[in-house]
Amino acid sequence: MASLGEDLLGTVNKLQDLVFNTIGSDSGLDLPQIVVVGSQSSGKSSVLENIVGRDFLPRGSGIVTRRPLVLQLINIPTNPENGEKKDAAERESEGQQQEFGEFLHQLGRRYYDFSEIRREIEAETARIAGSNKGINRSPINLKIYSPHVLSLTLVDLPGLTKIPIGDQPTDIEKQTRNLILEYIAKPNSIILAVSPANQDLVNSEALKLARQVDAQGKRTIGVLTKLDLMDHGTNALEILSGRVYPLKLGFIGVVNRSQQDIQGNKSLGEALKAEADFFRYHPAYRNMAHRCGTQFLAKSLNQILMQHIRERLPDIKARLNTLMGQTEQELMSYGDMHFNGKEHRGPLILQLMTRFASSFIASIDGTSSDISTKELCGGARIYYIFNSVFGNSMNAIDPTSNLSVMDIRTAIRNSTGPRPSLFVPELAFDLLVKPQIRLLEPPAHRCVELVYEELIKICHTCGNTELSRFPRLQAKLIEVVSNLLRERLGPCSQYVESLIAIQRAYVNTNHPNFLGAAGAMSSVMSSKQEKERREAAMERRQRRKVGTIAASVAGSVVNGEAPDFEDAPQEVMGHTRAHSRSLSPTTGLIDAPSITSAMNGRPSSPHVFANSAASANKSSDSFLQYFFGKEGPGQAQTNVQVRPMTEPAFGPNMRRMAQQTREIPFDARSMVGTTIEDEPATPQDPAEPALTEREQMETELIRRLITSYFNIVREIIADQVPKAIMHLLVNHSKDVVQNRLVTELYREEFFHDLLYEDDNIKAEREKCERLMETYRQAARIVNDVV
Ligand SMILES: Nc1nc2c(ncn2[C@@H]2O[C@H](COP(=O)(O)OP(=O)(O)OP(=O)(O)O)[C@@H](O)[C@H]2O)c(=O)[nH]1
Repeated sequence: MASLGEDLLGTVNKLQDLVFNTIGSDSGLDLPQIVVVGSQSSGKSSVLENIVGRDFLPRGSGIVTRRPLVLQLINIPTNPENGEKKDAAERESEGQQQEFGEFLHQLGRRYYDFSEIRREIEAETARIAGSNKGINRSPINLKIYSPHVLSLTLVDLPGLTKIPIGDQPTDIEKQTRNLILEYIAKPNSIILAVSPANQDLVNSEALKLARQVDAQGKRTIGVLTKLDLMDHGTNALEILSGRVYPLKLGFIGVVNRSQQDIQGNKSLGEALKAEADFFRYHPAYRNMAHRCGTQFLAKSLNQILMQHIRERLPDIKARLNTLMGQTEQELMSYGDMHFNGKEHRGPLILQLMTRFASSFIASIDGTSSDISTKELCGGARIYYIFNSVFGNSMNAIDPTSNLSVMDIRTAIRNSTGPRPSLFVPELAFDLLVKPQIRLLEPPAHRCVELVYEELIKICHTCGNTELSRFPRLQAKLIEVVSNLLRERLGPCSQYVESLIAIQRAYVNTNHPNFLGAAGAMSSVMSSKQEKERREAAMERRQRRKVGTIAASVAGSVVNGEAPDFEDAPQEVMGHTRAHSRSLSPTTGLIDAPSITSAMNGRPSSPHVFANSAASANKSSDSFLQYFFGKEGPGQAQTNVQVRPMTEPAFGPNMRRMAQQTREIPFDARSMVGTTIEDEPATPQDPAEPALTEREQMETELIRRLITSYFNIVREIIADQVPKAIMHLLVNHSKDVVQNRLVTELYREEFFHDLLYEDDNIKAEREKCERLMETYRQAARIVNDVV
């Protein structure tokens, strides 16, 4: 029965087989092994051959070992117990030798002739590492089955060389050193540091390297070769007894065959016997002969390895568990493999579709699990488009910047026709404001486009690793959702366009927030008054300076100041002075409260014009004079005064009347909450004749009316467009996406094509599956022993 130790080593060998056979050396699972290191020609290959008891390693001058050789020695008892061993027994009975070697790269081919093994190692080395003297890190795996070996796993590495020879690369030493360090740095490696006894131990490259990775010498075992070549009168007793160099696992001395022995075909059996005799009869070593020589080395290595495996097994188990967890997670990202059969194609497609649709919806709703923290995405980006991009571009529109004073004057003149006008022409306002509303179209369209683009972007990011396995399905899903979005783009754009068209269709000057003619007039007057007040104050200051202010003159100037007018209706106040002076198109800023307070003194009736005209008898002359020009108040005044107080401000009758009188109804309420921006001075075209005072007044009035009305429409459109987009494009797409995907793609005849698996991902997934299976097996193997 195999000992516990044999079981352990068998376990590691099985693991090693498993790992190398299925994954290769980059398995992530570092298994216990003995790594042989030493400088070139220190005797590494000789030690290995001695341990195996057979000649099988390449020999020659210079660097011979150029690829790592992972050598698994497997002890097989002579008593046949299983098929393999029975074969061996059969072969023996047929006169063949029982021992054989097998390479991983030629699985199934057994080498009974060990010189053929040597040739194969040479050929395989040349195949990968080339025929020059370069080295390669990819290992050669060789198993040797023999009843004469103790189970061991050894790795032979290229020897350290200081000076490149022949066509060796100049950095050969560095390359070799790195390769050796890569193997011996693994905590599961036992370092077999080979040093020739005929050189000073302080120069041993093997020990220097070992110390780099195992400073305390816990897993380094020293081997002293060439004890027979030491100078006469010297010996290595001090080293072998551990007094020169501290290594926990100690030093073991060996004597291999010399070059001469090899050339003389001295058999290994003879060599081992000669070695045993050397120690038994050597005056210095005979007392410790039982702790010297190849056989003792092999036994020690076996025990050390066993012990090492026992210590490392819990770590290996833990590592296996970690690797299994990681691989399982990776496998899961490829989807549920239970859905792989033909009968599962439908459910699989349905599942992938549903996930895609849910991910699309979640991205919009902001409930997606992998929300980016780097940039705005999905629903948040849509909000950003509405709020910032669209909102700002709407606010940035100047309602009248494209209308020059002359444009407005021409519109006024055209809308007046052949008759002289009495009131501020409403038709001119109507004519001018409608095209201005069109200014809202480009930002609204852009908003639709931006949201559409964002939705397209979202649908491109809805996939996951599982879906990327099926590139055709993914492309189709994106295509169907893109089509759906494109279909909605037209109706949504049209709707948004019609929202603006609706606003142009009917200009509701009766809107509660509309400034109205009275408001506009009041604001123009207030601006003018403010300006005059400033001018008067300045004039007064100047007069004070020169000190020539006459009392009567001073009094009249003071009377022109604002406090005197506080109780009078605003428009009247303005006109009492405005009629005799020229009105500058430049106006001061009028804030809402000041307008409100100005209007507070006025009746709340919508027909303020008539009311104020009637109540402010004293000042109406000048006011009407201004409005009616040279013709005087005659007909128009009569019209205004007969207008019934109870009639709706902008009803059909009123409209007719307004048309007749070319007058815009005044509405005090429209003042409340309306901000009137300061209008910039309109540069006068030198080619055009200068505007009359009345024209200036009228154009300014129209400009203010347009701005006021435009602001109302702008507010409505800014509110409506995002709602329309959400309803017609975003929410609709969310609602129908799942249905649309199913209707378009869930068809038996598409399944095969849709589930075409990407070759690269398939290879990755299969590799992952193999890895997982290997780890599972490895875990079973490890669990069997521990
Ligand atoms: N006399 C004597 N010669 C030895 C001993 N060990 C190795 N040699 C000789 O030293 C030479 C080099 O031995 P190898 O075993 O090839 O050394 P190596 O370290 O494997 O060499 P590389 O793989 O080329 O780095 C050979 O000619 C061996 O015969 C020993 O203990 N005694």
